[in-house]
Amino acid sequence: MAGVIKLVNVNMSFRGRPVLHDINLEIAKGEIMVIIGPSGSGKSTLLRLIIGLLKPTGGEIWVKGQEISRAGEEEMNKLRRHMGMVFQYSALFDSMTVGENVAFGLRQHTDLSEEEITRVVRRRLRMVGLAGQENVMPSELSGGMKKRVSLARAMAINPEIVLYDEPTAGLDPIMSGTIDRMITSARRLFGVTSVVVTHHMSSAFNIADRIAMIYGGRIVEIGTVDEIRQSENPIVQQFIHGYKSSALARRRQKP
Ligand SMILES: Nc1ncnc2c1ncn2[C@@H]1O[C@H](COP(=O)(O)OP(=O)(O)OP(=O)(O)O)[C@@H](O)[C@H]1O
Repeated sequence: MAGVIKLVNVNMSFRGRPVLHDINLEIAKGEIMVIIGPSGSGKSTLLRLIIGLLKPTGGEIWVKGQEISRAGEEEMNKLRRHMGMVFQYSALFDSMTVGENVAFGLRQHTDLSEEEITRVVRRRLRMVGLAGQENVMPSELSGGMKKRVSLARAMAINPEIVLYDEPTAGLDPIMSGTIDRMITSARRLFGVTSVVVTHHMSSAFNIADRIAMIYGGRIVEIGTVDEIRQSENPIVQQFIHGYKSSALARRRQKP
């Protein structure tokens, strides 16, 4: 089956400064695609392009069979009914309670009754370990708790596609494990397609079907967990181990 998300020769520049170059990427329905790469390599930009918050300077972006790089707001809003995004810095509405934040997409995109909304919100908050926190304001929460509210909000509309920008950053290992399991169970139970940007290699290896590494705005490697682990690309090895292994250094010294 054709990919539910497909990027064809995508380029992105900000004020003439190129950030992404010739990105070609196809993500199948139900796939968990993890994006890794150093800070500033263009990972968040890629997610923002897929959800249509940014328009590419070149190329095509297909989501659920629709080319979105030239789509209008109305078409994008229809598509976003099927997409959730967990932003890097949570991006909660500070003037709304936790419950109102989680209910936001349901009020915008569905005609559920208030009673049903209350039920979904309660269930989603329980899922992220924040049962009963409906009436708390975001300013009263820690960074990790805000992240979990953001996750509950993204999941509330039962999206077909969820984009996660560093969902486990700032969380303790137990909560990180919970989030990882939520991502995999959303796929197992509902066939959700996920694109996950992460700096946590253990999390990437746990959840990914495939991993794409972005470096300097290009995809320098893409493959299954095993393929990435065994990649001979020194940039990949250096990144996943966090240091230049002496073996690679020796190999490079050979004539
Ligand atoms: N709206 C914008 N306007 C101008 N430059 C931007 C904008 N958004 C991102 N950039 C630049 O694009 C580059 C890539 O940024 P991006 O946030 O995509 O990287 P990243 O890989 O997600 O980094 P990190 O891991 O630190 O979150 C950076 O140099 C950044 O300064």
